[in-house]
Amino acid sequence: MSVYRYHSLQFSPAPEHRCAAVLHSDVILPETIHQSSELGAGPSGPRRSPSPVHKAREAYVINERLDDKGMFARVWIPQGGVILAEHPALILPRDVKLESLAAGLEITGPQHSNPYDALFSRVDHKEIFALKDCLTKGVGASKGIFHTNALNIELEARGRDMPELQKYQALFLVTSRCNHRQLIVLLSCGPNAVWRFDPLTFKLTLSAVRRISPGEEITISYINPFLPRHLRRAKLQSRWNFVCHCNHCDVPWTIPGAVVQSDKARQELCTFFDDLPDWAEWCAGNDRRDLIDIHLRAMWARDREGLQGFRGGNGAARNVNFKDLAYTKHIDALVMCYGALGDVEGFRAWVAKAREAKVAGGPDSAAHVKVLDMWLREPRKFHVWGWKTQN
Ligand SMILES: C[S@@+](CC[C@H](N)C(=O)[O-])C[C@H]1O[C@@H](n2cnc3c(N)ncnc32)[C@H](O)[C@@H]1O
Repeated sequence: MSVYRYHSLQFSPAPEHRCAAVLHSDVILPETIHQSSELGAGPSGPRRSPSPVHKAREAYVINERLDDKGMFARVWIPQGGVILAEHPALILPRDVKLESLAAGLEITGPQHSNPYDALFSRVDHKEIFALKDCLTKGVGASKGIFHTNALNIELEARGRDMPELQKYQALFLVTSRCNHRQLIVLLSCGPNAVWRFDPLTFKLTLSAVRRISPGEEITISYINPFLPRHLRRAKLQSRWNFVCHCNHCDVPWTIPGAVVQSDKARQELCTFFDDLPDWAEWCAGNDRRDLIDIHLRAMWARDREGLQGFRGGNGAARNVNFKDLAYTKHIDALVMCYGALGDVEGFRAWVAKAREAKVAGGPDSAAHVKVLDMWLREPRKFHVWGWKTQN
């Protein structure tokens, strides 16, 4: 177990963004993780141009929800809009008991009877001890807090030929306040937000997968939402101690077959992008399935199941390193299809939707938006314009 070591990451320039981590020795870490403008040092920090996370800082508020805390929207958040971006406060290897590593950890400073306390004490965030602990049904015990709130992430490690991914769990102080289900509208095994972690910037981004209205609770899925209902419920109950009563789980028994139908739809969506007809084959006329109809049906199914954010396939629920949300993949595919058909009206309609999604995603997409604007003005400049009609 000596391969594990204690790592303290010092974020720059804001020292309050410290992160304690127990990492495999081959994990590739940036020496210093610079604050991006989105996570800047606040009002006294360097002047920045407005960023989506400036808006996002006002986009949510953490409020009590009965005796639980939850994250609520303060403003309209567009589909694809960034709600927040944050660095982790604590990272531990997944599937390994921290207690069994304690002897190998080089933890300096005051001694603690359990390694979770030792790591928590290095984080320097008061908020960490105020997080929910569902193991002891309260607040304050470090192991329970980690168990309740940690999210699964992957970090790159040096492999023989190329970087491999190592599995970790990470604690994020703000995103931890997201519940699995809204109190009033009862949506959640179809959540309205999805998070992704980028190991290169060491940053989690929380984005809206549907338009979120002011006052609406912002929810994320705690489990793989493609699982059938009985497994989703069992996992939520065993790890987080609650029974999910969301509208996708509490389907009235008066609707025969509804659960079977929902489970089947989720299973199909999970493998959707793996089983898709090849676009070039479709263009060449070798695959006669209607690619446009296939995407439209999947989008309807996603809306029905509330799975607009999850791509499925390898890494189904994690969305860990996926840059695009599922619904934007469909939109991009429909742009390609209508462009290949040389259908000006259909093409412009889907390019406009793609543009909306990119704009909502923030200024990183500025170059992409420029290209989309050009296609809106001059569809024939699309690189594969009319390809299908030539076959
Ligand atoms: C990551 S925390 C979420 C924030 C938490 N409500 C708080 O006060 O900090 C996870 C805990 O929130 C509660 N929770 C989240 N979603 C829930 C739901 N759909 N039904 C009941 N409890 C839920 C459970 O106690 C769960 O263990």
